Amino acid sequence: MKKNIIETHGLSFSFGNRQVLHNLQLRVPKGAIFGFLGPNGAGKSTTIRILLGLLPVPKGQVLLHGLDLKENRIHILSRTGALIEMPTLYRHLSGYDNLEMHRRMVQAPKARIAEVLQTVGLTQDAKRKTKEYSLGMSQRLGIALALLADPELLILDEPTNGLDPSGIREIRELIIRLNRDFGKTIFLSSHLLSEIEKCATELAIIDKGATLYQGSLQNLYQSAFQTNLLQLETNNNTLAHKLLSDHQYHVLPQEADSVTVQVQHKTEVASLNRLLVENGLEVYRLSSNTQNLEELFLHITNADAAAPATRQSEPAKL
Ligand SMILES: Nc1ncnc2c1ncn2[C@@H]1O[C@H](COP(=O)(O)OP(=O)(O)OP(=O)(O)O)[C@@H](O)[C@H]1O
Repeated sequence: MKKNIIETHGLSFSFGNRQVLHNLQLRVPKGAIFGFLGPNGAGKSTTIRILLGLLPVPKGQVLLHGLDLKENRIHILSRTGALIEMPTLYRHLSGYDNLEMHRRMVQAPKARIAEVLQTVGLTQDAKRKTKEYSLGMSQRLGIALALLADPELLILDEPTNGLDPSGIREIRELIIRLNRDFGKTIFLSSHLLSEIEKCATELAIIDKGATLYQGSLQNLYQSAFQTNLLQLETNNNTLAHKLLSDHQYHVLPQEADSVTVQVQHKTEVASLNRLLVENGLEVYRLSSNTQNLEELFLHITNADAAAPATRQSEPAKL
């Protein structure tokens, strides 16, 4: 079984008498790119601040690297890199000098600066003052700073906030590379659902401080597939409709230029295609309306707005 690099057990948190986290149970497997998704005000930043020891753990338990945060804060933080929204940079200094100042603090070897510059693609711009950097370059330098101590875990809070599409792509590719080539576990919070969808393997969806879904992206899609409608077009749609109905497929009333079938699982797509072909029909199109993560996310957060509950790798009721 995969080890979890982050675990929270019954984590609750209040600002004054306003409770913003309710019994949060996070399980972040080592080696994952873990998407931490939620609408504005869901509690993502609060959770991240707790994980980084910036807010106390008043109720529940937080384990990072298998250790209790309350008792091992310094050790845990030395193995954890973070970028919370905008990096704090000395704007009058170069990228290199910003790294050098931070390197001294974390006592990383000098050679590490060239390595992290290379990793984030800033070698050519290292001597430029950071006030000349674009937002995307600043974010990449922020990630380089977080990487100096070579942490196993990187916690990134909305790293693509405010970036243009090419900046977003650069950060996404960097995240994927850090995970694939350097084995970093990445905990990535975002409200940009399309971003999480493109790089995360596991995710948690939270709203109002409670977990609504947690598990693999694949499981989430699979559950979406359960309500999926498949549209198909053949050289004889009337015959296709009859054949599928006769074979107990759940076919919707016939339309003029296509046939719509409700499928429970992707294996049904293969078998109904075979049935049509074996009966001499030519299949021109088979298209599914699998919801993307954005639709799923809205569905889950809206559906559960009244009564949030934790689901672990279970099909969401869509
Ligand atoms: N310092 C604070 N004092 C009081 N309430 C706070 C404080 N910081 C956050 N909150 C409240 O806690 C809740 C969770 O906020 P949080 O910033 O963790 O959400 P988020 O998911 O990160 O949202 P966003 O995507 O908008 O950054 C919100 O209702 C917010 O208003």
